[in-house]
Amino acid sequence: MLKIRDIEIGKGRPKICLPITGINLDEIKEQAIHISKLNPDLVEWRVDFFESLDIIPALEVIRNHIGHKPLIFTFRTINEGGQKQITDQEYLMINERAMMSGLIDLVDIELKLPVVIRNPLIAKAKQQGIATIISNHDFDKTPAQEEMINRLREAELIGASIAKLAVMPKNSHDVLSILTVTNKMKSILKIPLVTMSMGGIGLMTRLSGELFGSTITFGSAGQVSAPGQIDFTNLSTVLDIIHENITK
Ligand SMILES: O=C1C[C@@](O)(C(=O)O)C[C@@H](O)[C@@H]1O
Repeated sequence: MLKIRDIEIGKGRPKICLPITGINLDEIKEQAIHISKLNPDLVEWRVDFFESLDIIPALEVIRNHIGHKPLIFTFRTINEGGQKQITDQEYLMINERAMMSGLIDLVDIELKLPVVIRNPLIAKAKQQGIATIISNHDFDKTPAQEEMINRLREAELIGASIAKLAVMPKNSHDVLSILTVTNKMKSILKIPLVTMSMGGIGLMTRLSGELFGSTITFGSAGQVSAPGQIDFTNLSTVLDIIHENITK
């Protein structure tokens, strides 16, 4: 279990995270207000949707509106399904700035980044007391189980607070495959796991985390940051139904 502010990740119902995907300060503010009314467990700012790299004013707007809620800072690179191409130096700079700002609680760092960028950022997050989500995304396929296991193990090995894997299914076997990996790794890894199979076919992986071991699920507050996310209210209702029955 990992406690971020008041949120216990890895205990009970999977925690719902809603992404902010605004392209400018006005949109970001509007979404932050809307999301804060919905009251999810966590908020993610997807920085790659933002038209600028001047991140501090946007972080201040978000923090002003979400109050005490845990905030994830995520610049998703174009290689892993993100919106915008930036240089390694820019990636390093904005992540360091965010970590020094005192405005974020977690940072998403991709496993497959060049090691010279990735490892110093992990070290910096540790130094600043910011939790790291080491993530990996495959928008084309669901890799072999052994490969998925290796990626999750590697995330833990290099210092992740949370290991995350998002993959794309082609059929129901692929969905079973990531659920099998999740179910196995939940008792092998010492850190919380977050996994999802994207798109419509993968939807059940976003709902069934309490049984199989995925501790955070991403929903939508009107706009999606990845295929397959469903509306916050429906997601919350399904998670509640599962939670109430699973503990009977
Ligand atoms: O990595 C993830 C998970 C995600 O890709 C999803 O499939 O819900 C959505 C992203 O915003 C987040 O950073």
